[in-house]
Amino acid sequence: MMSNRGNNMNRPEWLQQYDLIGKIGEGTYGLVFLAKIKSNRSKSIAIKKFKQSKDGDGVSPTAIREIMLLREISHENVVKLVNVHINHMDMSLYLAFDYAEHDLYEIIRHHRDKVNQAINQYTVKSILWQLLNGLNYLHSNWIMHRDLKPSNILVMGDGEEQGVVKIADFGLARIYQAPLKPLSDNGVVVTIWYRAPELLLGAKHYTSAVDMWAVGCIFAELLTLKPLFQGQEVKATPNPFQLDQLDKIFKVLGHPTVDKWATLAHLPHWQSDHQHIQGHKYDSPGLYSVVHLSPKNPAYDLLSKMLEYDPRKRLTAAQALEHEYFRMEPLPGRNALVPPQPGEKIVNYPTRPVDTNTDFEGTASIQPAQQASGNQMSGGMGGTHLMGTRNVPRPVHMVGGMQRIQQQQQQQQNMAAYGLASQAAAAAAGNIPMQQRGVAAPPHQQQQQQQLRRKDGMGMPGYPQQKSRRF
Ligand SMILES: Nc1ncnc2c1ncn2[C@@H]1O[C@H](COP(=O)(O)OP(=O)(O)OP(=O)(O)O)[C@@H](O)[C@H]1O
Repeated sequence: MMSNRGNNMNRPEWLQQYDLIGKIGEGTYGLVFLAKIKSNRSKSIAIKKFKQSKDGDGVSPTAIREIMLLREISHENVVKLVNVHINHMDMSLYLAFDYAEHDLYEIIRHHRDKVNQAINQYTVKSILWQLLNGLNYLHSNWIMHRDLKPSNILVMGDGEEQGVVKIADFGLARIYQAPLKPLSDNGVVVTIWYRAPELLLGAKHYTSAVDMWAVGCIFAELLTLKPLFQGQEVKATPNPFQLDQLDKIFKVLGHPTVDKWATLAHLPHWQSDHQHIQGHKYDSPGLYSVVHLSPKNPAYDLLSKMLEYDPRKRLTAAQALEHEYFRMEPLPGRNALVPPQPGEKIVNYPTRPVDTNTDFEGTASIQPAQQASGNQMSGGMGGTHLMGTRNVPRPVHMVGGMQRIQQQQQQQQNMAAYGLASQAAAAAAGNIPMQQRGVAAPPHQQQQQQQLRRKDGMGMPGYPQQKSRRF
């Protein structure tokens, strides 16, 4: 174990609450580590360390406001940000999340490369339903993900939450942008395969529909075990025109037209690239032939509505949750990994490999940050200047006042439509600040909730109404 390496006295105080086990991954903006909480060894945490950008600019006030907003987010299908640590010496940032043993990238890879077998229908449907449920919550709270892809859709391993899907990395795009820029020299590829056509065509203003496009791509990948649109990325900064990615999309879905997508004509790359984008005419083989589904299949109907070119016509997460696909057998469930039908084969997915030789770089030389010291899991940052974010002006894509209240009312209606007993729905009713929504139910209520879940055989409240009991 790495926690005893180096001089513990030189370590920042906040780090001493964890046993650092090792590195589990590397993304565009930094490294991800597995750690255990010393006071509760059964609790695993994923600590994301953000590398410093080459300019050495630290965490901006904007980024900090964004992070504080993320700390208020609480939903079963969204990974919980349990703590935030800042090393005040160099303003490097560490975000501690609940740990999930699996992610869709590894699950898909396992089926494709190891067992050579499709993912069973129950698992695909349960993953998709929970993904949409988490996304509906985020969108209802004016948070766009903007970088949804299989590796940041997590699935919980053994334990009470086994098989529960959690969206990770939401909202981080804004933190990265200002001022933690992606590092061009860390060799990590930024995938463009899940990027919506309006973004690829240079839209400056875009909506949560970009996430629904990504969900469509992920749904198709769960069905076929192959990325739907595998374009070659053009590497240049900033925001190069990703022609090959559009080419891959048009080859499957056909050429978009102004008839079907009115605002297409205003998009920068549509206007500027006559030869390749407007000029080239694509024949569409039909999405159904690529995903091997009959056009009459409800799964196909749902998928094609998520992959609608015009973002205004694309299905929203709330609409998708209501789709017929989720009302047909097999019904989606809370434990996506274990089909409730007896006799169904259960796939044992491998646990994450942990590189126990990699420590937080430079951590040993970090001085304890006064404000950050003594952090508790519930207390968070400790830096007084970071608190009280409810009064902070909302970032551009987050609205305030009446619009927000209307949105919350809408959200409440949507959630009620699914019988969602989520904290968010309850909070929306009384316009309770999100921080309070995150407070877990008292133990006796939790017990009652668990009993209820066991009784209905399905798991969490909020899952589609059971027509037939599973057991
Ligand atoms: N809370 C978590 N629990 C367990 N593993 C996680 C957690 N969050 C992220 N990971 C894993 O760590 C790895 C790196 O994640 P990270 O989000 O940094 O990069 P990425 O999603 O692969 O790429 P990018 O940074 O470009 O989005 C991935 O395999 C991801 O599944």
